[in-house]
Amino acid sequence: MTLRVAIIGAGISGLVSIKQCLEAGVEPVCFEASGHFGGQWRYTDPDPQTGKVASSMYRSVVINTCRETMMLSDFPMDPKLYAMYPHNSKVQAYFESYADFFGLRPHIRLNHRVQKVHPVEGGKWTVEVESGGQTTIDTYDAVFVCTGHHATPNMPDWQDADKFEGELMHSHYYRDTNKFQGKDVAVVGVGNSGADISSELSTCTKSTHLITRSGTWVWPRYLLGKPYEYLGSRFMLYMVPRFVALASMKLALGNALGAIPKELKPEHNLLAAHPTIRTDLLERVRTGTITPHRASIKRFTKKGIELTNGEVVEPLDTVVAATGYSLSFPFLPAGIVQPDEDKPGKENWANLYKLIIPPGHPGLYFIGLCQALGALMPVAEMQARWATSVLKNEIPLPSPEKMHGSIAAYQNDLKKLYVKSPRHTLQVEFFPYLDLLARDLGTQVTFGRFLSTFGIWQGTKTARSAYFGPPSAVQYRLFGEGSKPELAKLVVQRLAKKGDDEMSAEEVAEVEKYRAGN
Ligand SMILES: NC(=O)C1=CN([C@@H]2O[C@H](COP(=O)(O)OP(=O)(O)OC[C@H]3O[C@@H](n4cnc5c(N)ncnc54)[C@H](OP(=O)(O)O)[C@@H]3O)[C@@H](O)[C@H]2O)C=CC1
Repeated sequence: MTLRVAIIGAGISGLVSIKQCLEAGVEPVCFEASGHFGGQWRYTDPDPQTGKVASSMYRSVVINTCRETMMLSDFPMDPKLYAMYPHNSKVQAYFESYADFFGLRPHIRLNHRVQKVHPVEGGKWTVEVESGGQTTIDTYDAVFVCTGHHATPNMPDWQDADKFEGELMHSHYYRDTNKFQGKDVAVVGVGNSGADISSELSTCTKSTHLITRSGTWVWPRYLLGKPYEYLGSRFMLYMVPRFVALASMKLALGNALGAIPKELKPEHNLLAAHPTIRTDLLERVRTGTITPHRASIKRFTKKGIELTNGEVVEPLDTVVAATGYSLSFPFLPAGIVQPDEDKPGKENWANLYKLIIPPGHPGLYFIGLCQALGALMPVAEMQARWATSVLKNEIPLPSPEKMHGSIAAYQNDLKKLYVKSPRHTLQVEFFPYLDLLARDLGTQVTFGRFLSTFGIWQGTKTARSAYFGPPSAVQYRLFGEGSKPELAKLVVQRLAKKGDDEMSAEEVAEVEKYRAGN
């Protein structure tokens, strides 16, 4: 009997899950609460009545992971259609063409909100769904949770916030600069939201203040003439000692951007915190259009804020809390993802084996619940490949005890590698994490496989491209289960050549070969 999977959410994690289910001969039913697919990447204006917004996307967002790193493994982004760092509307356009190419739309039920998910006997799950005022309940062999972790704003409980006469808003609700022209604004937090929003506001406000308690390393999108991701090649990662790689990156950053202003200068090492990518942030500070402050908010005043370093920032019309997001799975029984969710400081830890499976709850999978150094899309795609293989018993799982051990080891590593913060509880590095899953799937990259698959000349050429070229998920279509070796070889070689070459006619023909059903 065909296995049936309920997929919750039709963002990119949901889309890749539908595709993987179809390829694995599993029947997917994808529920999407909003009237559109694309998840966070689909820009929406606020609801005129409620002011609610479906995604955190502001109008100007340009993705901060390059085309080569964000594209899915068997659907190359054509440089003729997509800039190296595409605008959010183009990212959404890519998702739509992916959905059309692989025939995913018929499997998505829009305006269907999952209310409850419950385990039942035999390892199955019931899913209660509301749509148009009607509630239906159905049973599935498995559930893929694809709702991500950037939907529930983390709004700190600041002292005297209620006394502030201006507006306090979370970056989740920020759309564009319109209502901020000529105003005095403070942005709190210097993650990618804070960096983007403060930089663009500073072009039109009377004053823009940027408040940060930890500072940050700032990356430009291009470094040494190439997208910064090229520094994350297999060669740099696996063949250059980490301290040498970090020192060269710092040197390259220093040469490109100069010294970081003292208010933003972090105490942590490069890559010990999620990177902030914004080419003009430091320039906005150096030209005086952003005033940085190294402090936390002590309390709000009627007219502004008092900081922990004694500064008082007044007057302010608006404070934008670009303070990130919290995990939330209101449709799941408590304790599945976060057994210690009531304990302070445990908020964002997810007890998931390989960041996918909650031990002791067979049939439940989380796709895209991670924070990738690199792009999330291919990571979610690999998780979906791995999860469907587990579902079909092609990958054996360890006992729940062993899974708990593996989760503890991963979380201990995170504590050693990253600054202790709710921001760094789901962190993965692109190649190491994808290689981990690829080893289970049998799709890992090894030098011997290049030679045995493509022969000495093409094998060596492709291996060189894979090791020195940009990080790209297309490498996981070179060998093993689900491989598309001719397509993958052409793409890997093209990306390593220049990065902005057009797709060759051969490449286009190879893609067409894989159109769903052909
Ligand atoms: N162009 C793009 O592609 C964009 C991508 N994104 C992505 O979206 C995700 C979310 O990013 P973002 O919204 O920036 O959230 P992040 O969690 O990455 O950053 C939150 C920031 O808020 C600070 N902060 C949190 N709590 C407090 C507090 N109580 N007081 C003061 N400061 C606080 C953090 O500081 P500290 O470090 O000290 O904890 C940090 O600087 C990330 O994956 C990001 O990469 C976001 C925007 C644009």
